[in-house]
Amino acid sequence: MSTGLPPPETQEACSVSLRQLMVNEGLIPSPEDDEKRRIIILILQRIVVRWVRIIAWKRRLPQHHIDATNATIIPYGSYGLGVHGSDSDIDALCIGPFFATISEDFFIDLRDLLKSRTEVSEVHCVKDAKVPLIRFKFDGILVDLPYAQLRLLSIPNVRFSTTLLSYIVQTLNGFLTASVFQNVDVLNPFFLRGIDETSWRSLSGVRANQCILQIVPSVELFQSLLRCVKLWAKRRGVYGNLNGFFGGVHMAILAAFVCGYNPNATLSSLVDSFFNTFAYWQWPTPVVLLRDAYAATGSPPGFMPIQLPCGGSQYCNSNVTRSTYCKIMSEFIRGHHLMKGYLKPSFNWKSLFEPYPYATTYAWFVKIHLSASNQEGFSDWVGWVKSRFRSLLIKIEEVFGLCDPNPKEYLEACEKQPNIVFYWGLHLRNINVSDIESVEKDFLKNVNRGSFQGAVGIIKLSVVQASHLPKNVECDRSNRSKKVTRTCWRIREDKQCNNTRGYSRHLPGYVVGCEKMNNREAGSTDVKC
Ligand SMILES: Nc1ncnc2c1ncn2[C@@H]1O[C@H](COP(=O)(O)OP(=O)(O)OP(=O)(O)O)[C@@H](O)[C@H]1O
Ligand SMILES: [Mg+2]
Ligand SMILES: [Mg+2]
Repeated sequence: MSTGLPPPETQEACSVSLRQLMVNEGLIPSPEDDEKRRIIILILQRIVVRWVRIIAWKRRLPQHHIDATNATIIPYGSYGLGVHGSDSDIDALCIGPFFATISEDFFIDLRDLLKSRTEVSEVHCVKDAKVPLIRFKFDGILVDLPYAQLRLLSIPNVRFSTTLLSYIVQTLNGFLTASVFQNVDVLNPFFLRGIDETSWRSLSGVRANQCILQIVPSVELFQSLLRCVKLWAKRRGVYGNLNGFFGGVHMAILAAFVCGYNPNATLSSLVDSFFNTFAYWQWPTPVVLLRDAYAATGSPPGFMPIQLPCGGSQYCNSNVTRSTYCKIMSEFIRGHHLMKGYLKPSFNWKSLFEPYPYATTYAWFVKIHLSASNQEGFSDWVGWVKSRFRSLLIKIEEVFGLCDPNPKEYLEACEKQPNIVFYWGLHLRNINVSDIESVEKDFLKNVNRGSFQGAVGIIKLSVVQASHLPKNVECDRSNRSKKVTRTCWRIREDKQCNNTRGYSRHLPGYVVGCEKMNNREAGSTDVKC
């Protein structure tokens, strides 16, 4: 009797060709790259141990406490999940003892220690973010280093595991209970009692990773699925939290959700399930990995709420707006339609990952031109401006209707001064070009309102036709200034291009409010918004 399911060998063959595509696209980092990252973590581990011993000495702790004290580094983010690409940053949480404070010891002493290393460059303290961190480049790889302070004296090395084999909690100033534990998890709630709010938030990324890896039936399949859907999101222009799309953490939770419900699936059927699940998802019903945690939460925030699986009732920060909701949904539905034919011999995975055709989709674009007289501090300022993109997007929606904030950044190569240009697609065919003036005024007001303290550049908004789009959508290295910005997501399309990722210096704010959308017609690739 037929089960209605395709034979497993067909699924397998399909998965093999998808894996081949992943290799061809360079999604799997080379062993050299992996080794480099491993060594960076080990060196960081040594640096933070040295740092806390210096601090203990400065605080005049007894010698045996100085000898016993410790700090550790736990990788998280895409690197912690084992899904990083060669252009990914390293997200690494520094966990330190009770006497090493974030304001003074972490942001001053540890920063100076990092700065003194020859491998380290471009050190920035991001203090005003929800998860404050030190951001720097180590041997050319970007590192995000937040800090969590536990009420412990000694936090042994955990390297690539969050499970500790042993560690020591010692009595000090009557603050802690003397005991020796075996096989303890540093994320055990017992040890997290009494920690401050910032440390708790900083730990949430590590806890989320730990939870995801425990939930998924096969870590390998989860990793492959996540790599695939991240490539899809980047190619289709729906990756990047600052522009109102999904970030790595959102994609990881969606992928883990699909894996959890399909324990015996192959990679190709997981991709199919991914699109099938989210093309029909009744947002704003939240995506929740841990049911118990969901039961405890209030009404979920935003258009596409995704709960962080880290205990409590935290949601991922999201900048999704009405426009980006529509774009993401239409891409889910497109993916779902394409995947209907994935077992046919004519199916080619490349169609799923086809770059989004901005120039032929939209007649008009808002051009956002950012420039400064010199490179010094330019990337920081661009990061600041980008952290305000959500407000710009909402204003554009008000004035011009739906907008597609293409996360790609372009370069005006003929200009001498450092610059970055964005082209955001407008849905309207007939527009009043001069309406952009009120949008620009509003945006400038918003950007100037904040607490940015560095050198500011120039923002110019205009509306241009598709024919004005740069022919070569990616950066031309020969024309680029040497110091590239670290302020945005750069989507790799041109293999000739050096894959430099940029980031915002400031984490975006939460979505304010929640607007219910019309139910979409799943049979159509157009979303009615
Ligand atoms: N919007 C957010 N809401 C909640 N946590 C976030 C958010 N953005 C980032 N984080 C936390 O920081 C970690 C690292 O984020 P990052 O932006 O580097 O993405 P990533 O998942 O590592 O993907 P990528 O490979 O693109 O770097 C995430 O895994 C998550 O724990
Ligand atoms: Mg990362
Ligand atoms: Mg990061």
